[in-house]
Amino acid sequence: MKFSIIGSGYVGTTVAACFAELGHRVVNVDIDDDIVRALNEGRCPIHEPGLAELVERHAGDGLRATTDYDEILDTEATFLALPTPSNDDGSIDLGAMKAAATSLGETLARKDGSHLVVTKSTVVPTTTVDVIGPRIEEASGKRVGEGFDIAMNPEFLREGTAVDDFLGPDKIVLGAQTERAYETLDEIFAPLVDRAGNPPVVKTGISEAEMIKYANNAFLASKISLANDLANICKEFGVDSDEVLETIGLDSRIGSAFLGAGLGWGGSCFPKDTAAIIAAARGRGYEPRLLQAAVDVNDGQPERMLDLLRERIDLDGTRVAVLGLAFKPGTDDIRKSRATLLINSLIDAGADVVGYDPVATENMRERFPDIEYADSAADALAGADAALVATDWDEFAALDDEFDAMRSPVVIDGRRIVTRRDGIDYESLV
Ligand SMILES: NC(=O)c1ccc[n+]([C@@H]2O[C@H](COP(=O)([O-])OP(=O)(O)OC[C@H]3O[C@@H](n4cnc5c(N)ncnc54)[C@H](O)[C@@H]3O)[C@@H](O)[C@H]2O)c1
Ligand SMILES: O=c1ccn([C@@H]2O[C@H](COP(=O)(O)OP(=O)(O)O[C@H]3O[C@H](CO)[C@@H](O)[C@H](O)[C@H]3O)[C@@H](O)[C@H]2O)c(=O)[nH]1
Repeated sequence: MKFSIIGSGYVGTTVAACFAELGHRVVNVDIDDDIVRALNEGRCPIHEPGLAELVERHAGDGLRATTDYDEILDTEATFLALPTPSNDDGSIDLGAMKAAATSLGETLARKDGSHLVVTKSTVVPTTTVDVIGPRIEEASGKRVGEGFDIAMNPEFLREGTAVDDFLGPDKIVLGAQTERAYETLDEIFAPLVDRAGNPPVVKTGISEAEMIKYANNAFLASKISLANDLANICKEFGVDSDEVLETIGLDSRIGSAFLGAGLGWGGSCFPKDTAAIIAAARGRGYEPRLLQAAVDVNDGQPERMLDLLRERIDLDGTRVAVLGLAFKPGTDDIRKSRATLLINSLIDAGADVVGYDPVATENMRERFPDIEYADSAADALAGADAALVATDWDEFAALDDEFDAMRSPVVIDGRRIVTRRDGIDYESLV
């Protein structure tokens, strides 16, 4: 089938390239000329393992990109994969979604025959029905359920493993309100269901699909925060939190995934999505106390790490190496990374910061142009008074003699990745 995707970032590009791989013809619509040019030249605009190969293979054939909304006219369906960032109060900012819905509506006004509009972005419950549908109705002069249908298909891929996650999903969630919409979605997803070995396909309502995405992320973020809360208690008693968490993970009702304790969760999704659903719940008069506590525990972890450092050294004028700048290993994305919080506090305290990351240095340099950046962990450690390990890159586990070059070998490990050795003043955050 030929369909379009508005927004060609992490999600839009991954989904488009994967659907092209599955045999569909996909048109990516984006307002960013550079992204469109890159895709049409077969270059991948983002760093994501396996994606560049797919983009190169399908560009100009199954995968096309454009800034022209008119190219949507000869497609049967359109996914909205636009950013849904936070407003200052944490609530969801639907600006890009609304702008795209209006542009799409103006385009659909000129289309003969029906069209399916699928929200792929993470949006709070009722957004597709109450905001997206009416905007398209207004701009197109057509009615939902008549001239076009609406649907919601949340995305669960993770950055760093986006292609594998998309092509091998645990579940596919299809929210719709007409048979016609479900039929089109079935046709789009059939090759994926086939390739992925028939994962559960959950057919549900549109607002349920929207809420499933938040519930999924809220549960995972809270699971990590509970692991951190328990690990903090373990530390007070001198108990090994790894042993405790690994063992409770053996209970099949708990499971071992997302019990990794340490500095907590960052990235472009968990922080903004927990904030958005908390704000939305408050807007309806419900106070989500457990979810707020998960956020509070997460916010407290970087400060606990800095307290451990302050117990050992005076930060003013001290050279501190921050190892790991990305929000997690395997990506160059620094959005809401724990390292950004640490660096902010270190700068405020008068420390000289030297950062190192295998791939995220250039992104961090844009955020903090005035700190120093090293080309290797060894260079960052040389002459440092202390080191903070913020991301669990594998290469940090192999560090050994490199610590000997530190001026004073204070190492606070936020991810339990560094191997303890003689000669360093090592402390794990949890
Ligand atoms: N990044 C992830 O891992 C992930 C995973 C699951 C769900 N999500 C959700 O998917 C959505 C998209 O996230 P993302 O990370 O891909 O965002 P992104 O910022 O990487 O990409 C968004 C793209 O939309 C384009 N855009 C903005 N306004 C536009 C308009 N009016 N018309 C056309 N294009 C426009 C931007 O130029 C950009 O290329 C968000 O709701 C996010 O919460 C993200
Ligand atoms: O045991 C763990 C696992 C993760 N993290 C941290 O949690 C954050 C998020 O990690 P991860 O979930 O792997 O990355 P994302 O790419 O942000 O993916 C999440 O957010 C996406 C956007 O909504 C969803 O699609 C995914 O399903 C969901 O896992 C990172 O800072 C990790 O360091 C931990 O601290 N401990």
